[in-house]
Amino acid sequence: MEASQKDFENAMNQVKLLKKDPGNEVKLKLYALYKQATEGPCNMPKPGVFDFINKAKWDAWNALGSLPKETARQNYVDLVSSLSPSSEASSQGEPGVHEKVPESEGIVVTSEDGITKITFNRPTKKNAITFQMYNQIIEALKTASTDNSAITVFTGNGDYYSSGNDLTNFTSAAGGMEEAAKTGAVVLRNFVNSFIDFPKPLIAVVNGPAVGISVTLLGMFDAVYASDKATFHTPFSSLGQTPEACSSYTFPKIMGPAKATEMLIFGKKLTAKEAWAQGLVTEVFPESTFQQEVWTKLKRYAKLPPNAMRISKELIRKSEKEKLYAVNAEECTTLQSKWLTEECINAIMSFVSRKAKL
Ligand SMILES: CCCCC/C=C/C(=O)SCCNC(=O)CCNC(=O)[C@H](O)C(C)(C)COP(=O)(O)OP(=O)(O)OC[C@H]1O[C@@H](n2cnc3c(N)ncnc32)[C@H](O)[C@@H]1OP(=O)(O)O
Repeated sequence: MEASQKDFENAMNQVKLLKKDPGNEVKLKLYALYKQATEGPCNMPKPGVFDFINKAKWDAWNALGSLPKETARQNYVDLVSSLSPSSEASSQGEPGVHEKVPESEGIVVTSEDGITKITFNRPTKKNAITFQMYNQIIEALKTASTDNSAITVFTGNGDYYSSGNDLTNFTSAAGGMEEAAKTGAVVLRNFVNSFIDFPKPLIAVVNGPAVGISVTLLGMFDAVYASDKATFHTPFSSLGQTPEACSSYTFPKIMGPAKATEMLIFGKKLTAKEAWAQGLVTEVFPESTFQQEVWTKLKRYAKLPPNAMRISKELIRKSEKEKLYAVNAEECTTLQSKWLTEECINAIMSFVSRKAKL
């Protein structure tokens, strides 16, 4: 039996109520079937090659050829019912310390026991960082620098710490690549400056794999605790990109230029133990006791006199500040031009179109 107009409308409403993002591939299929069901075969001019999102939509719709409207309507209804709430519920992840954190918020900030905790909270996207999240973090750090907490901690919800910059930040930006690269460079510069300026002890609780900027930023942290299932990967060259977050300066200083080269230029992925041996990680814990051991330790540290901690941090970091601002500015200018190169655009496109993974 064919789907009625009413079934089709119900399915459209159901899509809006989905709790879990069904992913880009499914969303493109839904878009194409919707357009075919309502307008028939693709009737739009083909978008330009840099208009990534509209080009992907056009390709998906055009691929349906002359599929009849009624069949497209039925296929749309079938696809939506396969995404029903019962199948969603079963894939919400394991219960655990993070289970109450709502997925819809990219960043969650809590304050308890003298600790401000900033959690990357997009577990279904491996905590990839969107433009919005960069700005939320800048605000969270501003607030944390003057709140009652003694220390500030970053961690990730789910199996990843963070997969780094959300690679769709550029493909989904309005106004074309040049505009997006300009915006990206400004966001990045402000974001990294807010770490350079942060006055209290800043700690990373690296609960799982870390990629890209979530790794390079660790050079700005005062202590880094990692689960033994964490890995540290900066695949900048294969993305046609260059290092950021002052890592072109902090990494050679932390681990020596030869080891920094292996990570930042050749993209060598480190285990937690290797990252510890190279001085990037303070201590590694077995996954089974990681959360308990780390939070017990941090609660103890957060009881130390906050002013003494703040002033000690200032003494340790003060002489570097001007250098770090300058390095940050240069890295951002370099990246702004790299983001417009063919090497980089091809790498991002092949991730977005699912042809390549790290
Ligand atoms: C404006 C400031 C810019 C600062 C400059 C920063 C640079 C960087 O951070 S460079 C590093 C960028 N990150 C990456 O290149 C990682 C890309 N991701 C991957 O290679 C893989 O997703 C993975 C190895 C991290 C995980 O692989 P797997 O376990 O197979 O999981 P999936 O690939 O299926 O991922 C699930 C889901 O999450 C989406 N996703 C993961 N990472 C990102 C990301 N960085 N950007 C955007 N989306 C990401 C992935 O697409 C999947 O989504 P759906 O297909 O919709 O389920």
